[in-house]
Amino acid sequence: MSLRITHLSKLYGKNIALSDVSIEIGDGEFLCILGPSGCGKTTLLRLAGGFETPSSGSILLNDTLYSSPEQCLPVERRNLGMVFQSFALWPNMTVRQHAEFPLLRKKYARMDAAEKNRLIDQALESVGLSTLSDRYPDELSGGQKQRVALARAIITRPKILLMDEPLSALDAELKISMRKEIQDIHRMTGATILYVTHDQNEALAMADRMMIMKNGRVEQIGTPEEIYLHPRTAFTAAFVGKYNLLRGIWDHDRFYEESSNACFHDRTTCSELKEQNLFPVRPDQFRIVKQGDGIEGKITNRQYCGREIHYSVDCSGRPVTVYAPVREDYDLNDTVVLIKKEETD
Ligand SMILES: Nc1ncnc2c1ncn2[C@@H]1O[C@H](COP(=O)(O)OP(=O)(O)OP(=O)(O)O)[C@@H](O)[C@H]1O
Repeated sequence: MSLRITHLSKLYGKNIALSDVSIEIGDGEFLCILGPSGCGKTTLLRLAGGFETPSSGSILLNDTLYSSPEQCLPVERRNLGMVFQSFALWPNMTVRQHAEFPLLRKKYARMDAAEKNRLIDQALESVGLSTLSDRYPDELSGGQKQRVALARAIITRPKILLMDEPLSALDAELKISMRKEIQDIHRMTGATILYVTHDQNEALAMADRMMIMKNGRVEQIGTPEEIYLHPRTAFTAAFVGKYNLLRGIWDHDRFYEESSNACFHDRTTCSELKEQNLFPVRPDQFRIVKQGDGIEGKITNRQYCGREIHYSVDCSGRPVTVYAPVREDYDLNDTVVLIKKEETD
C-alpha cells in the first residue's frame, strides 16, 4: 500500500504553493512533513486528502489514481482519517457520538449495531476515553479533545491518517505525552501517517522519515538521524539541528574558518555544504575554553537551562550559539575560545 507522489505542484493564481514534490511513502510508514509557515505543508496534505486538485503531477495509492489535474478520487472513497490542529469537534455531540460519526455514512449502513458499538468501544479504549464517553467537548481538556479527534479518525480503520499540526494547540507537557499516544496508535493501526508539523523536535521524535520543505519545494528527505546528523542543505542544518554555519575554506577534510586562525578537522560534512564553503557545527558540538586554538569570541548572552547553559557568542561580528555543560560556566562579556569537540567526546 504505498502512496506515490510524483512531480506534484499546486498553483493558486500565480502563487506557487507546492512545486515538483516527489516521494514514495511506504505501507505503514510515519512521514513527518516539516517546514516553516507557508512552505506548503498543508497544501500537500490537502492534495493527499482530495480537498484540492493538483496543478500538475499525480498521487497514486498502489495502482489507484488518487489525484491528477484531470481526475480526483472523492474524499469519501480514499479510506483515510484526518486530525486537525483545531480538533473540529461539535459542541452538541458527546465523545461517543463523535467516535460514532464516521460510521453513520451510507457505506456502513449494513453494519449491525453490535459491531458498531464494538468498534466505538475499541476506538475509545485505544485513546483512553472509555470513562468519558458521555461528556461534551466543553467538559474536556485540550488533550482529551484531541483524543476524541483521534478516535474519530481511526474508527473506520483507515489505511492512511493525515494529521495537520494535531498537537500545536496543547501545552508543552501534554504535547510530549500525546506524542507517545500517537506513536501507540500508529503501532496499533499500522496506518500510513502523513504528519504535518513545524516543530522539529516533534518530527525527530516520531517520524520514520522526515520531509523538510521550504518555499513549496523539498529540501531533504531522510530518517531523523540522517536529517539531524547529516544535513545536506544550509536550510535543513539551521532549521532542524540549529547548526551554526561557519564560513571558510575547505581543503579535503580540513576547514579553515575565515575570521580566525582556527582549523577544524571533519569527515562528515557533505559535499553540497563544502562547495558553499560552509561548515555546520551544532551548538552542542562546541566546547568553550579560556584559551586555545579555536575561534575567539565574547559572551553576549547566557541562559541557564538546568542541565546545560546556552550561550550566544559574538565571533568577529557573527553570532554563534553554544550549549555547554554547567561546569563550563562563563559570564557575560567574558572573552572565550570556541573549540570543536572530537567526535568521541
Ligand atoms: N486557497 C489559497 N489561495 C491562495 N493561496 C493559498 C491558498 N492556500 C494556501 N495558499 C498559499 O500557499 C502557500 C502554502 O500554504 P500552506 O498553507 O500549504 O503552508 P503551510 O506550510 O501549511 O503553512 P502553516 O505552517 O502556516 O500552516 C502560502 O504562501 C499560502 O499563502
